[in-house]
Order: sequence, then C-alpha cells, then structure tokens
Amino acid sequence: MNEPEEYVRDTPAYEDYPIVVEGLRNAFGSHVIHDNLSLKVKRGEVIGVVGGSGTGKSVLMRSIIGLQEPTAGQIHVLGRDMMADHDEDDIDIRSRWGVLFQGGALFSTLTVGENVEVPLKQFYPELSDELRSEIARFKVRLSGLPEKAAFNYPSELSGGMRKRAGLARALALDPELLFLDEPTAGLDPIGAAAFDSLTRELKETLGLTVFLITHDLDTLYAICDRVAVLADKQVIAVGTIPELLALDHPWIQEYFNGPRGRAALAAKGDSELEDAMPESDESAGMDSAGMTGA
Ligand SMILES: Nc1ncnc2c1ncn2[C@@H]1O[C@H](COP(=O)(O)OP(=O)(O)OP(=O)(O)O)[C@@H](O)[C@H]1O
Repeated sequence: MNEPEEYVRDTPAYEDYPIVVEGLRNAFGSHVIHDNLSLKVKRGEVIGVVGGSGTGKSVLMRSIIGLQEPTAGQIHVLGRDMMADHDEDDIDIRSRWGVLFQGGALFSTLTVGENVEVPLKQFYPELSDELRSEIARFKVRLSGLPEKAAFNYPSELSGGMRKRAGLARALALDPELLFLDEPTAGLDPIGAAAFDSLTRELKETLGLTVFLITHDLDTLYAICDRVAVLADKQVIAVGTIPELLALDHPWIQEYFNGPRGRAALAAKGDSELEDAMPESDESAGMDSAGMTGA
C-alpha cells in the first residue's frame, strides 16, 4: 500500500499530526490546481488556510475528507490512508470529523434539529428517536443557539444562526476534527467575532483540531494557532502570524501587510505582533520555502 510507516494509526507521529498531506496533485482536465502540495496539521491546533480566490482551498479540504479524488499524492487522516481502497473502516473514519461547508449546506425541508439528527441516524441507527432528538437539541445549544431553534426550518433563521445550525450538525458525532469552510463569510463583524469566539471555545473544551478556510483576517488573528498559505499550486508557507510576517513572499506581504491586514492587527491590539510587523517597504529575511511543511 506504500504507506509511510510513521503516519499509520497508533504511532506517535499520527498522534501528533492527525492530517498529513504529501505530494498532492489535483487537476481538472488540463487545469492543475495543486502540484506537489504538502501540509501537516498538528493535533489540537486551529490551522487557518488562506490564499487567493481559486487557489484550491476548498479542493484541498474536499481531498482531505475524501470528496475529491486527487491525481497523485498521499493523504493520511487520523492514521488512515485516504487514497487506499475504501473498506468498512471508512464509515468509522467519517464519523470522526465534522464539516461546516460554505453556506451551511443544511437540508431546507428539515428542521434544524432534524438536520443535526441526519448524521446520528446514519452512523448510530440503533439510537432511539427520543435519545437522538435529545442529542440534537444539546448540539444546538452547544452551538450557541436557543434550544427552540431546533424546531425552526433553516429559512426561518438569520445567516449567522444558519451557520451555527451547520456547526451543530458538524458536531453531531463528537468529532475529533472540525473542518470549517469560510465560516464567517457573510456575517456582520459582531456576528463573525462571536462565531470566532465560539470556535475557539469549542476547540478548547472539546479538544478539537480545526482546519479553517478563511479570507477573514480578523479570524486569523483571533483564533488561529498557525496559518497555511496556498499559492502557486502549493502550500508555500505554514507558521504563526509573526513567522509569516517575517517572510518576503509578495502575496504574504500584500495580504498581512496591506491596509486590511494592518487594520485587523490594530483591532487585535497585540503589541508583540505589531512589533513583528515589518515596515511596509521593508523586505524581511526568511525564505518562504524554508517554512513549508513546518
Ligand atoms: N469539480 C470541479 N470541476 C472543475 N473545476 C473545479 C471543480 N472544483 C473546483 N474547481 C476549480 O478549482 C479551482 C479551485 O477551486 P476552490 O473552490 O478550491 O478555490 P478556493 O481557493 O476555495 O476559492 P475561493 O476562495 O474563491 O472559495 C477553481 O478554479 C475552481 O473553478
């Protein structure tokens, strides 16, 4: 099966890195999205994934959770080789992560509670209706919604509430990994900040590892332990924000050191980070390639 020994389940490296992507290639016809892309996600971290529009952030997430079959490369999730032939264990592995897709992807004909019950029914068909409904209502509350929202249809909720409903469904099975695709897109700044706090709080209390695709600089500063930057078909750098600020890659400088980046930093009010920020016309020393795969 050509599996790198160190990432097989129950080994220390698998414990440290629940998501390991190596040499990934994705292409749609002649359109190459990823070429030799590698990324290791540490257990217990919130990793932010950023990059220009169309750089393949969502395709990367879909590859990791098995919704997109890559052309080449290796992906290990929780010690499982995602490129290997599917077997019965795949049912088990899919119950160990939760996903909040862009837009929430809720079933419009089901109530919020029924939406949360969908994965419970799929993976635990033996649960009684009563217990399943009770678990769903608990997840709704855990996501910061009033319990009565469980009885609403998605169309009856605000955009922010729908995101929380999607989060409740992502948490239905007590996952170890949480994938969030642009969770604060479309939310007002107060709603976005509240969602960020909730994500951080859930990560701390539930011990989650969070893979977070975002364009939201405030979110990066507020809750991400490290940030992975997609450009040129690869992850060109991974690190803390101060580490990324020290790189002289033009996209990274433009992103973090441009007007919106500086505004987000000022809003964060972190003097240590501000000290790490180079002057806008200064090019700092570290080579971006050196950071890749950290
Ligand atoms: N199923 C598909 N068939 C063909 N092309 C696709 C498919 N899915 C994605 N693509 C293309 O792959 C590229 C990367 O898409 P992806 O949605 O991952 O970008 P992204 O970085 O998440 O962008 P954004 O920030 O705008 O959401 C885009 O050019 C997109 O058109």
